[in-house]
Amino acid sequence: MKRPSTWGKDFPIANGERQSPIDIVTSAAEYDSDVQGSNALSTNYTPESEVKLVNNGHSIMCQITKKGVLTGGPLGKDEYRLEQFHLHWGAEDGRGSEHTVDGKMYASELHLVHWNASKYSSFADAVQKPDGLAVLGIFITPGVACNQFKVISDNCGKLKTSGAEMTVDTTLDPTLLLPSNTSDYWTYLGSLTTPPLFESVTWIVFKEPVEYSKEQLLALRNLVDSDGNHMQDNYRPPAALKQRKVKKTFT
Ligand SMILES: NS(=O)(=O)c1cc(F)ccc1F
Ligand SMILES: [Zn+2]
Repeated sequence: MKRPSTWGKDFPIANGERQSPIDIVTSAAEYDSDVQGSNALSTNYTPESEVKLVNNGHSIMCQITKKGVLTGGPLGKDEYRLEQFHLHWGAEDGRGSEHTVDGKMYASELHLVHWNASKYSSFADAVQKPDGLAVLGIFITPGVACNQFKVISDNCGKLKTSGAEMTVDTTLDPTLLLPSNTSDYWTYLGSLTTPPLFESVTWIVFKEPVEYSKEQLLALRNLVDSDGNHMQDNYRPPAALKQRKVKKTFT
């Protein structure tokens, strides 16, 4: 987003100890063997029977109504329920992701947002708790079209104002938005990347990017908010790692 440098005034936590995104320095990430095997990360999503798209002023978001869950990996015994997914992207292919890998920025980053349904009663209750949220970060790179993303890229242009919503009568399986390899990821404790920047997110960032076509990326770049400003470049630059360690599940 355009004004991350001003966020510190209204949200002092912007300079906190566990802010996101970060630059993932691959050589410094520590291999963590106990997120393998029996407690490997696992998604159990139910396909949405209709797609609820929302222009929330700074991104395009799909509100989830089914009760899909994410478990395992760094999440211990808790079940995290899928709440929504949204994206961050740039005006051109060379920028747009929030996390970077050894300084490399991808064209876009998809976030699947989950809340800890084993411990809390709702997303709103969980959003401020240190173990409240888990977000899957998927890097997007230009290439072949992602068929499951077509329902969003074909319709997001109709959401011309902030707050605009629409329901598309088609099924969507969030599992098909994930990369084929969901075993290899980095994970660390961080925050929301937009205000209020709550430090409540266990981040899981997949190593393997997913491809979207040029047209699908252009559909995102053509999105405007109610002031007619493009939403593109709605990514926060990397925050300081401070005393954190990034874990990885692969050698
Ligand atoms: N970009 S994010 O996944 O950290 C995020 C998720 C939310 F639900 C709310 C605000 C956010 F910034
Ligand atoms: Zn996000």
